Amino acid sequence: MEKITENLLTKVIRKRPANSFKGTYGKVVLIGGSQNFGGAIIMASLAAVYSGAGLVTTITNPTNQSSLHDWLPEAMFVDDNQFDAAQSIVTAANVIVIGPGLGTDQHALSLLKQTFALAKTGQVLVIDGSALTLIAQNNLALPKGPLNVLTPHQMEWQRLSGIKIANQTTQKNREVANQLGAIVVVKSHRTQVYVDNQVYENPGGTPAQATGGMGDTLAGMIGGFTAQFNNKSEAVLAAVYTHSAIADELAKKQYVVLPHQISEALPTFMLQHQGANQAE
Ligand SMILES: NC(=O)C1=CN([C@@H]2O[C@H](COP(=O)(O)OP(=O)(O)OC[C@H]3O[C@@H](n4cnc5c(N)ncnc54)[C@H](O)[C@@H]3O)[C@@H](O)[C@H]2O)[C@@H](O)CC1
Ligand SMILES: Nc1ncnc2c1ncn2[C@@H]1O[C@H](COP(=O)(O)OP(=O)(O)O)[C@@H](O)[C@H]1O
Ligand SMILES: [Mg+2]
Repeated sequence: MEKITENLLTKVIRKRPANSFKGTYGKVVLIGGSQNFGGAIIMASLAAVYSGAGLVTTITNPTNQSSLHDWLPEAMFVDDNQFDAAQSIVTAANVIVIGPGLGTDQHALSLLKQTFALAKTGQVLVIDGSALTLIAQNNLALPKGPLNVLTPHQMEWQRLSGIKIANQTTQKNREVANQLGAIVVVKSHRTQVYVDNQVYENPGGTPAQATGGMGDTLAGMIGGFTAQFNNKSEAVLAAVYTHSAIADELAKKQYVVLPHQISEALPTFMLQHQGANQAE
């Protein structure tokens, strides 16, 4: 098993070319946030915008609209009861993130099924939180077209893979990840990423991160990174590394690190770790 190293960051995070605009940096659509879990999709959206996605649209329960815009005026909003009208936005996205705070009721299941039906080749589909639980509960197949990136914590991975947490060995996890044909980020205090038949361990992370919303933030960051950077596997690995590297830095001075603080630290961290523009 290889470790993700800091060297990867300058390879993935590139200096922005002068001749660019928001369209250069990708469109991300995030779907989630029921009436009770609005914070989850707000945190994910914050992470997508702060990691540099060009255009971000959040499809969520309408009760979350004003909080979303208080936190993040950069995000566009779509009422998740009007999903039909938003189909063209989902189809035009480079990356779709579904699941943070989505919940597991019938409406959530319907949003997930509709998203799976729309997701297509060329898109990245990041599947997190409640969406993973819904897939397990309803035995849903992953869509065939997009690059699927699953971000389960150990219990979500147990539900999805059938492998009990105590038995989640590298070998067993890899077998299921291969069967699913997806990139799988199995989150724990030492997160592992299953990608291209390889397993990478994230060297960082701190118990200061053990607070609700930390995974929602990672899902949004993976959305932002895969929207901007060409090599999608490396973009996922770099997002995982960056998430905990920022937390480790903040934890030197804080007992607990809040998810939104990771997002707020992203622009500075990414500038410090950017590599040269490919053309330079
Ligand atoms: N502010 C918000 O709106 C928040 C909403 N959230 C959303 O709430 C929904 C349910 O997600 P939850 O994860 O809370 O609930 P789940 O029921 O999916 O998972 C929590 C259960 O998994 C167990 N578990 C075992 N190993 C674990 C590990 N390594 N990491 C985490 N849990 C582990 C826990 O003990 C617990 O029993 C998701 O959609 C999530 O996005 C959460 O992110 C919390 C914050
Ligand atoms: N003790 C810990 N050490 C390192 N990382 C941790 C620790 N506890 C939690 N994390 C990280 O925090 C995130 C938690 O994700 P998740 O459980 O999905 O949170 P939520 O759904 O509440 O947003 C993961 O990225 C996990 O690796
Ligand atoms: Mg989660």
